[in-house]
Amino acid sequence: MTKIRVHEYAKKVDKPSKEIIQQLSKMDISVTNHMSTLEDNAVSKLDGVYKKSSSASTAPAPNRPQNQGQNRSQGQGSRPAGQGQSRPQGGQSGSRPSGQGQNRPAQGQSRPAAAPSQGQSRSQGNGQRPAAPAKSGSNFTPKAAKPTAGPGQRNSNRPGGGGPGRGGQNRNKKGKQQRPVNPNPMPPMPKKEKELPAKITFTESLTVGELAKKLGREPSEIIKKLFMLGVMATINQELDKDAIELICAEYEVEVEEEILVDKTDLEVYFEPEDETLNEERPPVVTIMGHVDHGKTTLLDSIRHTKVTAGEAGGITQHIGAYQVDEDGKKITFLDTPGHAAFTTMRARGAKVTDLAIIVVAADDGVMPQTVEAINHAKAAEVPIIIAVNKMDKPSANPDRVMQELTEHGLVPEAWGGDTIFVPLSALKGDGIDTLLEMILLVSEVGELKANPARRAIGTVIEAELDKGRGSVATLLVQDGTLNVGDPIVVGNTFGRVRAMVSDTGRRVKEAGPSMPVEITGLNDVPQAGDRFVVFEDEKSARSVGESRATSALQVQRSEKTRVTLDNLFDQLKQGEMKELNLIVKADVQGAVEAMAASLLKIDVEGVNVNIIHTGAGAITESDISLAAASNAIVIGFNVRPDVNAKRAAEAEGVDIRLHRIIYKVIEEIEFAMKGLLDPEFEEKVIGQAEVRSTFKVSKVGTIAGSYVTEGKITRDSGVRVIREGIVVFEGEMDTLKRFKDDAKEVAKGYECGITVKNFNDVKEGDIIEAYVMEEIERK
Ligand SMILES: Nc1nc2c(ncn2[C@@H]2O[C@H](COP(=O)(O)OP(=O)(O)OP(=O)(O)O)[C@@H](O)[C@H]2O)c(=O)[nH]1
Repeated sequence: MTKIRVHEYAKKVDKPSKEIIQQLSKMDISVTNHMSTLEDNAVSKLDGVYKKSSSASTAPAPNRPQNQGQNRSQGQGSRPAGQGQSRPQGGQSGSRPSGQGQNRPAQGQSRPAAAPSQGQSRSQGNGQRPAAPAKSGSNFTPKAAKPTAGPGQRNSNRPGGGGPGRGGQNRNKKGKQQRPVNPNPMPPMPKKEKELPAKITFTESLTVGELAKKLGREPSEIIKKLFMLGVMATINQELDKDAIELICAEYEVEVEEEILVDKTDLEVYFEPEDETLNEERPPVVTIMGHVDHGKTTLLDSIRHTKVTAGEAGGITQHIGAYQVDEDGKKITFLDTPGHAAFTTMRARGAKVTDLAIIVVAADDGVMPQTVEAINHAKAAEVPIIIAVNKMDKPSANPDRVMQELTEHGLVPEAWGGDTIFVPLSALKGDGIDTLLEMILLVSEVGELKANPARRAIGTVIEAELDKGRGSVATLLVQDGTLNVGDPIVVGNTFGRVRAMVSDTGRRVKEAGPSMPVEITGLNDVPQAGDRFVVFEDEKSARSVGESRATSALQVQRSEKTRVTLDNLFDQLKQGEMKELNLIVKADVQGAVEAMAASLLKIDVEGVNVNIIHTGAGAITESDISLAAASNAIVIGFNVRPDVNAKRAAEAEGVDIRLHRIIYKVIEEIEFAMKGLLDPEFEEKVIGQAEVRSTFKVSKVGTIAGSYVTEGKITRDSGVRVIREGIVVFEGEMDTLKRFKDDAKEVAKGYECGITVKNFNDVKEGDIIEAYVMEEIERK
């Protein structure tokens, strides 16, 4: 019944999670990371790939011994023609790391020049050369040319041989199988000039010269061998893995590719290790919900009823997260205001929350931020529990809450769905126990595990610079155990854990999985959502930390790979995207719905429009962080981003498209999807002024006495009047004055009088936004 996760599956088939994820994406099955659970059909599709190859890898083994060495050469030329057709398709992978087997160029004696593209066929040996080209769209793309000739030619100059007719085919197999199975497989080569190495290693590629040196052979000899394989190469030509393997197989030298692991990539350390050592760990819970629905009260209530009262120090500290005990089991609550942390962390690729509790006040029902919270939780793929709060109020109407949430796909168990609803009163403390029980129940299903014995890894919950203590960071240990004195890299900074303080304000020496602790000892302040990894010694921590800091500086503000309408088509073309995520904001709910419906109707082959969030009102920072986390484009219809949202969008590289005409929105998105976006002009907002007072002057109209708050306002700019985030008018500037004089432009920090053509309804508090149309170059 429990679903298998990507990394569990990877473990099962003894492959890296990364490979499984890549395989899934080839199959159009999207998963977020190695922790994602796999649906049954995904598992069976994967089984189709991996089970087959693993069974095939064992099959040919028995043939090997008698084919080794003595049977080589010769035979290829005389291989019975019939053998070619029946090569079993699964056999290619053998025990090699996946992907390699398929890339092998075919070596059949009658192989046409196009052989390399026929992938798969190398491996397997046994001469069962496929009659038809392999289907798998081979990846064999050597940097140099490809071997084209068959083994017949290749081996004609080899000594020994004389094996049975099919012997020649076995060569291939040998080349492949020797490596993993037998570390020292070489029979003596009769015509040896120099002792060949037992094994050579390489990273990525080698030139002919380098390979010759490694093998202790003259480059000319290698070039000759390549020539016999149909590859014309020069001494400096780079050989790819397959070509290197072929040559090494010729010499019967084992070859191994050393995969360089980027030590500075902290994600590498988050790959699951030996899972047999894993133990159950507490769930990490985030509470979200609409303003005033009782998040803080609920968090406080849980903390007060549950944090062991006898604990010395009591609740003295607030560190952004705390743990409670329920039934002898711990639960970790992230105590971050709103869901900001939730999204910023996710935007930075960190998944810390195992479960989201969405608080809905029973007397108020589902509100915009409730929906937002639901969408955030859904996008992060975490289970949701609904806490129906304020049940003590006479006006409480839990049925209404259930009804409204059903519309958002959260159907209570009582109504046949699978969402847990817990009625409670955060104020009175009623129902808190049930809520905690439910949390444990849901997390049991999630099988949350970690290995306390490994070096700690985790995520920064919050961090700040403290005057007395320096950099102070609250960390959530996600796996392993963090100890005082551990050398640690946190985001782009590093240090040694000097002191650790628990959520109850006590000094602790160690922190196990799911435990939040505040640490000091870092040499800089990391950011919320940064990953941390403990290293074996301070030297490695320092070198990784320093090189991360350096590369972060370089990357800073350089190219962003977020989707924008401008690069959408390119990304689609490159197959990086199959879904276009959109967030739709409009001035009124009706417009939101109309727009969402029209956007969903856009039909461009191969791309799905996926609306992850909609809402009425101005574009907020939270919209931007959701967009950043989900690589979405934000569409604003008759609304504007507020100042924070604008800043966030700039920082995160989120594309916001603002429109006033529905069909323009649709057209723009559709054109972008088709790569037809007409680019010549783009609107550029040059400044904003706030209307501080208004004067009515006959014949002139309403003059808006304004103060330029951002950029500048120019006489020839287009203007937009914005009232509470909503565009109430768009048109042209009529006059722009500084005192009594006409002004060409008025800069930030100055007052001015503005009249807008054909619009006299300017009110105090309105924002006048000035923009110009600028020609832009499309990439
Ligand atoms: N009657 C009643 N009032 C509650 C309950 N829970 C919270 N409140 C009240 O609702 C108000 C808002 O509660 P908060 O906990 O501050 O709500 P919040 O969701 O954290 O609000 P923000 O921090 O502004 O987002 C407070 O006045 C609480 O006393 C409850 O169970 N019953």
